[in-house]
Amino acid sequence: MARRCLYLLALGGVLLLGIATFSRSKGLRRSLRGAASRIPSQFSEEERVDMKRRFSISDCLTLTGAIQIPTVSFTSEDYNTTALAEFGEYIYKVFPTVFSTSFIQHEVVGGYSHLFTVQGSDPSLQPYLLLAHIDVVPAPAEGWKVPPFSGLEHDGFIWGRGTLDNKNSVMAILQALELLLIRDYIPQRPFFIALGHDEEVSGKNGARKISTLLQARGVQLAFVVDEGSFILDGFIPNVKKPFAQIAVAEKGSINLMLQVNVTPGHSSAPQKETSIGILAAAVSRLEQTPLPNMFGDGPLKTTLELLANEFSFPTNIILSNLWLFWPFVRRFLERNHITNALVRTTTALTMFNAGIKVNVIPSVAQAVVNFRIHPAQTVQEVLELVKNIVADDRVQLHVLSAFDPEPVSPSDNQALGYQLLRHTIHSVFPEVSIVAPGTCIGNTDSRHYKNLSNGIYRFNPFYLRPQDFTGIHGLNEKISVQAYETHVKFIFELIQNADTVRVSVPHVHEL
Ligand SMILES: CCCCCCCC/C=C\CCCCCCCC(=O)N[C@@H](CCSC)C(=O)O
Ligand SMILES: [Zn+2]
Ligand SMILES: [Zn+2]
Repeated sequence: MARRCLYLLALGGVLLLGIATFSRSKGLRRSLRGAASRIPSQFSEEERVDMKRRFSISDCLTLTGAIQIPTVSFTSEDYNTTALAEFGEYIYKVFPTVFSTSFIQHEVVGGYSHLFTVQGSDPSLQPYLLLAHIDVVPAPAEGWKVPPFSGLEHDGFIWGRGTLDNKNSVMAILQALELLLIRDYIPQRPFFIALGHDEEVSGKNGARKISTLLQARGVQLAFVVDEGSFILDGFIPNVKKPFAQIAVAEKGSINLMLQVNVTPGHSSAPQKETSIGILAAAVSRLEQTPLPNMFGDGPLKTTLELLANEFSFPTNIILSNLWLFWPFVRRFLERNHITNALVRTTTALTMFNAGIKVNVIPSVAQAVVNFRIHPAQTVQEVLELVKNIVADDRVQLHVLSAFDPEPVSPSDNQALGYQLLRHTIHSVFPEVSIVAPGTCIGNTDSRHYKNLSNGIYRFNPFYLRPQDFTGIHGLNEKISVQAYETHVKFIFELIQNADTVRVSVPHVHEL
């Protein structure tokens, strides 16, 4: 009741104040109604300890925290449903205000995914969507310095599977909203929070179902924010300081099975070629024949031009004059495996199976190749190229799954989602002077939402160094306590900025 009164009071205040504006930066303006009620992103010592515990080790008696719940996805049919259900109960327990606020609806979708609808006091504003996923990739304990589901804190870091991908986002979004609600903040712009439970194995039961549900409700989103890029530190040799990359594009993907069948027989008198030999030669040809370097198409060129002045001589001159030096840059980028992933469709041999006994020529040999498709290519174009490289009719090609790259989202002055992220990055990370559009080399749940918005942005608000990247899906994944707190602060600011920052669109009154 008290919350409802507050809501009405705030609504009245908003109507009285009207939409007074002042210029912030090119393309942005801020309404005074929001500026008046801004809540500073400062958290007490107790709140900081609490937010860390909820994320890692909730309390010493039950020894449960978000990282400790093993929400592992193995395949799109096999994931830890017990842990996913436990996670649902866990967030209900640790974010009581989010779950009890009258203007927030919570629904479970696809069994284990969660959709929160935050109504907002101004329904004329177009809603947005914050995305994250609950599931994690498997983490066998071998090679880890601490058990991967321990959530242990050591030397200022919280360790465990999901600390970077992507329970940090799940918990930071809910934590920021909880703290805003405790401070009686009432969002003006409606928004959704969607927490998928099967992102690591396709998103077909989580994100896709939520998207279908929102579409059936007639929802159109101003923008979507998901995981997928970072403040990059040290990925490009010689770049002087970290820069924030908002991924406005996402590569496509093909999982292609290659299969060779021959008549089985006794290994003492083999034919000249076996199923294994034929298949091995085919996959080797694929690995040895990289698909074309597409530098120049896609957002990478813009990123490099924006970064040009961050390099010392002569790289700064080279990047400022790509019209002249692009053949050199194009070759330079393919030398490193991460920048190589930005300039071409990559070819990764991920599975190889053949043979049943040491003295039997196997009748069948199978391999799976995972291609990540450059934004300027399509599934069909890649398959055509692959057929020509394999060039052997004995090798059958079976597409297991495939999707084209995602459309490139706008990053101009009128792109609300991009500008909001840029603005929030500058305020939370004042030391980061460059924000540039880029490409996500992995795949995210956001691809299931392209029917609802053309502004899809992938950005995690923390620094990522190449050594941190090895922890994502790898060993010893960890996040610093300070980075997690900053993540919460970022979402706390972003939600408020979505209420106050507007982009100026000529002849359009509201976004
Ligand atoms: C000039 C700029 C340099 C850019 C360097 C790029 C560094 C990128 C670093 C990390 C990218 C990580 C991407 C994280 C998101 C990936 C999420 C994920 O793992 N998804 C799964 C989904 C499987 S379901 C099809 C995946 O396999 O992609
Ligand atoms: Zn992820
Ligand atoms: Zn992942």
